[in-house]
Amino acid sequence: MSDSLTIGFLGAGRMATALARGFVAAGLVTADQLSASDVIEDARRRFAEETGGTTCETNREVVERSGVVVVAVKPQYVGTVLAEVQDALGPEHLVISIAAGVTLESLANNAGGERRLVRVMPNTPALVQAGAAGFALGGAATAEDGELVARLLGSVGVAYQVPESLLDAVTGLSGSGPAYVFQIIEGLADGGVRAGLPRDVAQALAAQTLLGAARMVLETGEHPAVLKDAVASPGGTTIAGLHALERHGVRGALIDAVMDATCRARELGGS
Ligand SMILES: NC(=O)C1=CN([C@@H]2O[C@H](COP(=O)(O)OP(=O)(O)OC[C@H]3O[C@@H](n4cnc5c(N)ncnc54)[C@H](O)[C@@H]3O)[C@@H](O)[C@H]2O)C=CC1
Ligand SMILES: O=C(O)[C@@H]1CCC=N1
Repeated sequence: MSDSLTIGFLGAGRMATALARGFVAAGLVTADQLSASDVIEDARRRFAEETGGTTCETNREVVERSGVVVVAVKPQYVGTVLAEVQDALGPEHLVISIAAGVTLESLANNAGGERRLVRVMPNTPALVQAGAAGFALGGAATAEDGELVARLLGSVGVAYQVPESLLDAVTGLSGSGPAYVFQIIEGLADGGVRAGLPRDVAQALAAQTLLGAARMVLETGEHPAVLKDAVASPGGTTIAGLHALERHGVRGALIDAVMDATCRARELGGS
C-alpha cells in the first residue's frame, strides 16, 4: 500500500465502484485514499456505502483531492467532464480513462495534450480480484505511469499493455465478456433445472464448472481443445452435448459477440 496514492473517480457508477472496492480489498489503498463525484446523489451514496470512500458533488473537488483521476462516465460524457476539469488538471495528475472506444487523441483534445493520459479497458470481475484488463499509454505518460497502472490493475486481476489500436478488441472480449459468461451460466443453470436439479444447485454447479474449466486452461497451459477431448469419452455423454453446441453454432455465436462488441466500441470512438 502507498500512503501517497490518492485515487479519484469522475463518475461513481458500476465500474468505478467495482474498481474502488477491488483496490481496497486488494490492500492497495485504504478507503480514505478514494474519492468520487457523480451528478446523481444516489450513485454517490452507493459509492460511499460500498467502498467507504469520500464523495464530492463536483468533479473539480475530486481532481483537487487526487493524484490519479479515473474518468468513469459513459463515453458520450467524457469530453464534457474533461473539459470541465481541464484547468484543474496539472502535471501532478495521472488521468486514466476507462471509457469504451474513447481514444487517447480525443482524451488529449479535451484534457490538454500535455497531460499524462492512459486509456484502460477493465472489467467488473475486478470487484473480486479476478479482473482482466488492457491498457495503452498516451504520449505524455511516463514509464512510471505505466508501472503504476499495471500495479493498480494487477492488484485486481491481470492486465496487458497493448497497442491502442487493439483496445477496442479488448473491450469486445474481456470488457464486455463477463456479460456473455453470465448468460452462459444462466443457460447452463436453466439446462440443469430442465434436467431436474434444484435452481440453487444448478446455478452453483454451472458457475463452479466455468471457474474450474477456466482455471484448468490458465494453470495447465493446454490448448482448450486438448482439455475438451479429455472430457469426451467415445460414444459418451459429453460428445452428445458437444454435438448439440456445434448444431447451434456456439463458437460462431461467441466470435460474432466479440466482433459486434468490438465494432460498437469503434463506433463509440467515432471510427
Ligand atoms: N460496466 C462495465 O462492465 C464496464 C464499463 N466500462 C466503462 O466505464 C464507464 C462507466 O460505465 P458504468 O460504470 O457501467 O456506467 P454507470 O452508468 O454505472 O456509471 C457512470 C456514472 O457517471 C455518472 N455521470 C454522468 N455524467 C456525469 C458528470 N458530468 N459528472 C460526474 N458523473 C457523471 C452517472 O450518473 C453514472 O453514475 C463507461 O465509459 C464504460 O464504457 C469499462 C469497462 C467495463
Ligand atoms: O457495455 C459497455 O459499453 C461497457 C464497456 C465494456 C463493458 N461495458
